[in-house]
Amino acid sequence: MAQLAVNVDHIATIREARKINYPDPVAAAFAAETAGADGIVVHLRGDRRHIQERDVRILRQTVRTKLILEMASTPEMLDIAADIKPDLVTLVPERKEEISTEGGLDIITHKDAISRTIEQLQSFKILVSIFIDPDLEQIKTAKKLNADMIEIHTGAFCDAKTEKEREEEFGRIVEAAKIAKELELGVNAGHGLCYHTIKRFRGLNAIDEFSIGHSIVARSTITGMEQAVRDMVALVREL
Ligand SMILES: CC(=O)[C@@H](O)[C@H](O)COP(=O)(O)O
Ligand SMILES: NCC(=O)COP(=O)(O)O
Repeated sequence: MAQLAVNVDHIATIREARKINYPDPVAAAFAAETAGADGIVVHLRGDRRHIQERDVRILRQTVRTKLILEMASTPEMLDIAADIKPDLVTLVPERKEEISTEGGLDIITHKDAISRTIEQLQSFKILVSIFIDPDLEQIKTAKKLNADMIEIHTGAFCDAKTEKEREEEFGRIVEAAKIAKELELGVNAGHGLCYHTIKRFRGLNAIDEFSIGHSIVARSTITGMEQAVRDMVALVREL
């Protein structure tokens, strides 16, 4: 049965809009777990546009399921991960100018640096996932670099403008998940998924966990966080 990890970044986006102390992503994470979330995701960005180090430190104490830290492969983030020890680190690309994550991490180009980061994280007993495009060479490289799992970037599928394009992108995700499973990698998926696009994954049991944030936080502004997460949990459990 597929699992759901809830990303609470954009609760922090609302807070940082006024640089005050509410809404608190820690409270949102509690509500998400109460509603059945299987994990909590936070992306601690170098520019601290939303999640702050304080959030990650408190979440380490309060999260009852599993704490997933998304981070760029930098010395600063490595030190923070080594100190806080999330259950899982997902290595993601980061550009200061980006509105949100734009693509998967290119681990073929950066394989030496990424390999060192993976080794160091695993030496701290932290599981490592790599956020990559549904690209077979990237997936094979993730296996070669000894990653524990991958997270397939679902952005191109979610942003597709035509049915044809959407089905092509979905086909890439299915193929990528199949290959990753054959390579005995854990297979997660995320970015841009919403209450409509998640339904397309019905019957595809190669994905272990979906990481979803923005669409849940958006719905929570109308229904409340617990209900928004319950609604997404119900859809993910039906897949
Ligand atoms: C890696 C990914 O797709 C998302 O977790 C995203 O990074 C969330 O953070 P932003 O919305 O700040 O990009
Ligand atoms: N890695 C994807 C994630 O954590 C949430 O992405 P989004 O649903 O906020 O686009």
